[in-house]
Amino acid sequence: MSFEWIASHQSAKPTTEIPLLSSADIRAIEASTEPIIGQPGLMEQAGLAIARWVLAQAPHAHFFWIACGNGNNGGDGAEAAIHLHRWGKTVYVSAVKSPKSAPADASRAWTRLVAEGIAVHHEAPDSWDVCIDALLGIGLQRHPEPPYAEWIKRINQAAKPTFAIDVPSGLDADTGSTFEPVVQASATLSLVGLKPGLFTHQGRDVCGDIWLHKLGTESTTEHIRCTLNPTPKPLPRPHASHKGSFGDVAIVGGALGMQGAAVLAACAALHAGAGRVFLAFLNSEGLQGVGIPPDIMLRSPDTLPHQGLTVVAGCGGEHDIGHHLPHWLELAERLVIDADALNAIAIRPDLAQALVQRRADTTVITPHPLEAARLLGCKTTQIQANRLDAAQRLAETFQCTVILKGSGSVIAAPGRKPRINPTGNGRLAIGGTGDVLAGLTGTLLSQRSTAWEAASESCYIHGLLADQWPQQTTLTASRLIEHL
Ligand SMILES: NC(=O)C1=CN([C@@H]2O[C@H](COP(=O)(O)OP(=O)(O)OC[C@H]3O[C@@H](n4cnc5c(N)ncnc54)[C@H](O)[C@@H]3O)[C@@H](O)[C@H]2O)[C@@H](O)CC1
Ligand SMILES: [K+]
Repeated sequence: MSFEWIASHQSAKPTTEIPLLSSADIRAIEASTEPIIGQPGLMEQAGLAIARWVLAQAPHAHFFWIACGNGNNGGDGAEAAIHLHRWGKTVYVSAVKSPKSAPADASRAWTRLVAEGIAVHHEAPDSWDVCIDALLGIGLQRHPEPPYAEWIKRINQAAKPTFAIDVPSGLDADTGSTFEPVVQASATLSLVGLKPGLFTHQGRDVCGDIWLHKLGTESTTEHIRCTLNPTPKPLPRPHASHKGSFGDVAIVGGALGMQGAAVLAACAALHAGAGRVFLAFLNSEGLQGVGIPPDIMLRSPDTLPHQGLTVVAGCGGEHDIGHHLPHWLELAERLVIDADALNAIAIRPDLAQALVQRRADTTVITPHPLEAARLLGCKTTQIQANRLDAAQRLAETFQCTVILKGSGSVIAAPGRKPRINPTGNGRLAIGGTGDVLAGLTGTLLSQRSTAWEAASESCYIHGLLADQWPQQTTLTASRLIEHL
């Protein structure tokens, strides 16, 4: 039996490429796990794991409220209660309905619980030290109904340590969307496998620390929905190298009044270690006061070299970027497309077609959810409702590598299983950080063999900077660059 700590609200542990499993994947694994006669079944193992885990988190707690739903998530709670009771803790077990209406595995758990002499209540206790949330797991289908909703509100109002089994009740395990009200957990123990919804959209805000216990099961490749973006390996910088060895990156953007965005992207490219950085403003009026380091070479968009160039297009580009896009979509060896360049593609089929014609492993698009919605001709809420699907649809529709930004950025490319980035936090939700990501991605794209590697690495590093940011210091885009 082993527990694995995966992430907290503010940081994730360095990871190898950890698989994330959909609810359907989990059910397939459960179904293929042969019961061994005389050995505890998965739910019994889950109960013991949960009880040990909760006790390790709250060793001095005495009174445990175990709030159980009507399905197998509730069965897990019942199994955990048996162990805590045997270890001398006071357990107050609440069941939403009669245990008789539970599915088979959970029914057996309830029978064992009653045989232990543990009472089953149908209401919440007045107070408790610790709550175990066993209300709803991967079977969640809709907004929690009474009494689920009332109990979830009680749990959140009490603000006591709350440990969620599998997922916080109210969180969609596959998408990270929440059905309000949702349990605000101190920590979540994911069983069998980690689920995508824990890491993207609203997942990270409601899970607390994320732990995994596989219960002795193993996932195979066909079970994997996506993976956690792994910690990148540093690229060696050989002694015998020159500025041409580390890529030429050109930022094309900065329309009137928006030059700062292009400067941020150029500085990010520079600090990320590009061999040479060019900055081509779409409009260079009123540049006084915009600090441009002397390391950056200023060019007009028409005088940029072509050969070996990685172009980052869009940062602060407004409508003007649309005039330059046909050229770069056709000629840039490698291309990062951000912000206004994406908006131009969303409204011009000729540009969309030119994007499709490019090789997917030379091109990265970096939309936030609103830009993604414009590209796919839908609403932002539809993008957020299933970020994995949306990122995959963008990759397939435009035949390119995608970074769908937001909490738990999703990296997708045609024919690949997407990755969810585990680094980053709400401090990145300010103006300019997207330009930094675009510039950083440009440099990595100029140095790595594929757009997939560049996009994955870029997301990871960008998020890690925010995770390591000192609590008392304000994070700004320009300060972020200095830490690259
Ligand atoms: N069967 C097994 O062997 C195992 C099951 N496991 C547990 O089982 C869970 C999945 O169990 P289930 O498939 O029974 O699903 P859940 O226990 O998550 O929920 C299903 C029940 O909740 C009801 N429901 C769904 N949404 C609702 C809502 N919004 N308001 C009110 N009621 C709602 C459904 O009608 C159903 O009765 C996992 O999350 C995990 O905790 C794990 O212990 C691993 C082993
Ligand atoms: K739960």
